[in-house]
Amino acid sequence: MPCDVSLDIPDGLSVPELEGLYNAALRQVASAAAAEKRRCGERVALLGKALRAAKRRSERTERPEWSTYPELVALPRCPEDARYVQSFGLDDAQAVDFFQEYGFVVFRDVLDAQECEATVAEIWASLEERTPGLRRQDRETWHLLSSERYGLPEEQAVFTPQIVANRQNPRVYAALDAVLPRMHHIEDFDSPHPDPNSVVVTQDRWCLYRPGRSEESWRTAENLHLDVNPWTYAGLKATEIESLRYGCAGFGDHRFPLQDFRAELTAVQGKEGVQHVQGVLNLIDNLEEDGGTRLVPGFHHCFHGWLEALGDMDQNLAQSGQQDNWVLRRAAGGGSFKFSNLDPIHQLSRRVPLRGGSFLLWNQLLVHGSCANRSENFRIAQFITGFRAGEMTPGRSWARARAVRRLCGALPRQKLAPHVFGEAEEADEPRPEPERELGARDRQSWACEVVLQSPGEPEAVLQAFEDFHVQCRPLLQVGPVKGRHLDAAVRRRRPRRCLELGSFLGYSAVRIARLLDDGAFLYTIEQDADNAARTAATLEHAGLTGKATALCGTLQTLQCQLEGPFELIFLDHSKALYLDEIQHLEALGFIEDGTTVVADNIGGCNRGDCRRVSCGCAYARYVRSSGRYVSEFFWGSRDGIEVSVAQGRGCQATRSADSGCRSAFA
Ligand SMILES: C[S@@+](CC[C@H](N)C(=O)[O-])C[C@H]1O[C@@H](n2cnc3c(N)ncnc32)[C@H](O)[C@@H]1O
Repeated sequence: MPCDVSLDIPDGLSVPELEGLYNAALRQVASAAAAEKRRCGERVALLGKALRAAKRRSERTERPEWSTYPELVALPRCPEDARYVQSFGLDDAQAVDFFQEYGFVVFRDVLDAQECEATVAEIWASLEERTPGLRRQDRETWHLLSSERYGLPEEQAVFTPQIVANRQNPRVYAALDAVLPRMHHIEDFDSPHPDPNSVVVTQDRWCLYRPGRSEESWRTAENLHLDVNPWTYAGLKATEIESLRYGCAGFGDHRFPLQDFRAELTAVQGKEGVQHVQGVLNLIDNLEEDGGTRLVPGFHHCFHGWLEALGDMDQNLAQSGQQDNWVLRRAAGGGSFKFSNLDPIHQLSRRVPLRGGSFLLWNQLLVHGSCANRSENFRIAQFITGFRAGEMTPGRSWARARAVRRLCGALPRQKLAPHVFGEAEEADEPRPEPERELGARDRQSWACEVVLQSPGEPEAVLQAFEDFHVQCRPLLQVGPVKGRHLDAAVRRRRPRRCLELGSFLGYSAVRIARLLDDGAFLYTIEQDADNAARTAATLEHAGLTGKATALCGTLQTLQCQLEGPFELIFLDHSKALYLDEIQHLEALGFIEDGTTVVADNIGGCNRGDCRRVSCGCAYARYVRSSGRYVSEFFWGSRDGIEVSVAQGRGCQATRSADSGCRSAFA
């Protein structure tokens, strides 16, 4: 039968019509002649995209909270240059009125040209240091940067000289001082900061977006969110912000110092007369198309009505449909609230173009997020915000000041340092903990202890694993970058039966199981008995025992207990085994037409012509060229992930399985 290779997908097709075309196209890829395979594959991809969009459209229904959203407003522009949003001088009294009305304000000329340049140079220097081969002046090397993590560095806070100097800059201080209401009636003020109204600045990061006009893959993701748990902010849930101590109190303590600097932003609670703000110190001119901050002006006026319409936090804990918004709970009672890409609030958001050296501040109750860069310019900025010292209890403020002193090391302290960082006495320095040498096994136990202290829900468990990997010790898990491709494969296939080889501590098992429909399940197999037990504990903590079971052994020892075929299989145990294992899975009948096989750690040897088994290249060659799979490869940071969909009869066994026991289960 001749192949339908048209790449024109008609508009307006229904979900069942698109499903029919998609399945037919998948079948055609397997039977297509070599010359047509590529075009058939493109047709599959286009139909898949159209099908996902049609499904999203069919899921849309009206939500009560939509009626609480603010009116759409146009933002006042700068009279001298309408490409920028209106900005204010530091002593302009109208700035605060603007801030009250719109929920944000831009102060101009907060950093001078030299300070901006020095900060940008420092950011590039630290990127060059951590990215072998990267050169700021050489566009050909910019592909080495990643657009994951919104152009942010991996660590949760940065302490380099100019970044730290900006935190003590008198003009940064004045801008924060202008918008933060002053505190009154603080009795018995016991603090390393001189005054309850000292502005304490946050220790945060920077971001760099690459020019994305012609390089779509350089564009960062787009989103809208709130950096608070709305129920905690409104006092409906408790905050533990005053328990933060900004330091590893000891082995097994999950409080990493840098994580607490993040928690102090997201675990705030509204109080009479206190306003919480967030800020972006913009380092180079940032026009509409350059990407960066967008805000929903006026949302702070609607926050409480919106929250009431949302109902209880428990009904907003997970994103079960594409249209759902949801709260991600984080440490100390804090969290963030995520808006789905289908929420009409996106139409109310506005980009805030601003000049280099300007400081954008917004009320933390303003829904905000980021737009991708679609221009030929970079976007580079530092995140700084602040709060009044009188907000902290003595325990938190003394611990915080000590931690900041430790983290800033010998960097110069300027005149405002006592106000913005506090003046902890040397004698108060806690004695440094002796660094304990951790073997791989200790590291795994430690990671699990930490993860089991996170809120017991899948997203928080994943976050805890990721934080541990970045802030404490590296872990052998698929991670968030490649994990997103694994998620996409699960969402696309909607499998009923899944199998994973190589559970480690359960990170990827949680990733897969959290996306499974009711009645679907995952078997995750791990040869190491301790790791298998840890995976079981992780799954239990994440509330996923109804969807996933951890088994100890290997495919060969456990195949008699498994009932295939599987619709999704994740290979993440040993690259050298992948080729043998996929052929064994085929022989067992565990792979059928449409089974998605995902394999991690492919391509790390970086040799296009490699055929070796040991680095997974022989496996990659097999799924790409045997004709049994339609296969796609995605890069992570060091290596990549291969997603292969089995095609028609071609995927069935060419050799017979040696189990001898499977017939009892088939
Ligand atoms: C890279 S880690 C798995 C990471 C995990 N999938 C994640 O992303 O969180 C590899 C794991 O496979 C296990 N392993 C190695 N060979 C195996 C085999 N033949 N069968 C099952 N597990 C195996 C190792 O003990 C190790 O825990």
